[in-house]
Amino acid sequence: MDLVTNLEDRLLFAVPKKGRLQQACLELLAGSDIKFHRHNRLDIALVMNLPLALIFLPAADIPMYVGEGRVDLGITGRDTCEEHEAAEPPTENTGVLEILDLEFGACKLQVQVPEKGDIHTPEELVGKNIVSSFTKLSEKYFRDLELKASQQDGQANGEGGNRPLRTHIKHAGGSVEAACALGVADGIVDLVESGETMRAAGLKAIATVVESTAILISSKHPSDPKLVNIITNRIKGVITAQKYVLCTYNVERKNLAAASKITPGKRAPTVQNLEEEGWVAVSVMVARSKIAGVMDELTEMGATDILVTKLENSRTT
Ligand SMILES: Nc1ncnc2c1ncn2[C@@H]1O[C@H](COP(=O)(O)OP(=O)(O)OP(=O)(O)O)[C@@H](O)[C@H]1O
Ligand SMILES: O=P(O)(O)OC[C@H]1O[C@H](OP(=O)(O)OP(=O)(O)O)[C@H](O)[C@@H]1O
Repeated sequence: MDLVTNLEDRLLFAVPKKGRLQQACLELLAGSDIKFHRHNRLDIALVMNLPLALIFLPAADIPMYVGEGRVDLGITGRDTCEEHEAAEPPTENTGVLEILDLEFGACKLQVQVPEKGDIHTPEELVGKNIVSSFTKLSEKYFRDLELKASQQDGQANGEGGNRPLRTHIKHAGGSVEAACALGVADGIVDLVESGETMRAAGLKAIATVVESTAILISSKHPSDPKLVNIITNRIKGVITAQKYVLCTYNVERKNLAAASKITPGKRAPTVQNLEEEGWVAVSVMVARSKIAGVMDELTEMGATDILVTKLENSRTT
């Protein structure tokens, strides 16, 4: 089958081909009923039930393809989009649009220095050596600091400003945390999630350049905006379903107002009369992260038969 010819008339959707974002992406696609079969070693998969093709690409390259309008939709980290934008400033027709925060893959791009060293602020790194995989964002970050430093020097000397000191930004493709110990860098700009890698390397964070999560992005002029909308709504539905559970319980009608305070729902609880006089059944969405406390409170105020059900999918406002 000639896959490339088959891409015509299909919306192209880039997803990470490996790495930390991939599994959650595949789960989102499955939850959104986007059905595909990926042939071994092939980075293109035709979707069987929608005019859509998935393109599996490195997360860091996705903003480039989407930004240039070669691919219509993509999932990647906000960090990679900002790095791309720092390299290729968006124009009227190029650059990516963030359409949805997917609420996974949270991490921070941080300036880090040796914990036991004598540098404590990012300003002290101006003019020194920095290593990062995010060279464009690092350059932008330090150019701003250089400018501020030169203006302050100028003011102190009663002049218009000195020529800024240049911070040297060098690229490393991985294991960036090794750069200080190996004497290549005075500081690094690297991703921090749990902080374990940073601490193990004897480093500490002194500033945050970007806060990142996985995002759904689109090009400025996608080939099928209606389908972009359908996919966005499906993905939104899956995210909401992951965040909420459905809680049902029975409660005496006289306690309904108190129960509704504990479980107000997204809009309002659904209340139905029970066959037993004076009792009602309530069903309501509750944030998954709060459900244990909510069940404790409901039990305490006399609610019975409290059941919690996982949501498969949702469409809510
Ligand atoms: N602890 C983390 N370290 C790196 N990236 C993370 C982390 N947590 C979340 N991410 C997100 O995952 C994205 C992809 O990173 P990941 O390292 O998995 O990609 P990759 O394609 O395997 O790249 P590489 O081959 O350079 O490691 C990052 O850009 C970032 O948005
Ligand atoms: O805060 P943590 O939870 O420890 O995660 C952060 C680390 O993970 C990433 O590296 P990765 O494992 O992708 O390997 P790499 O150094 O080869 O990029 C990142 O570059 C940090 O080194």
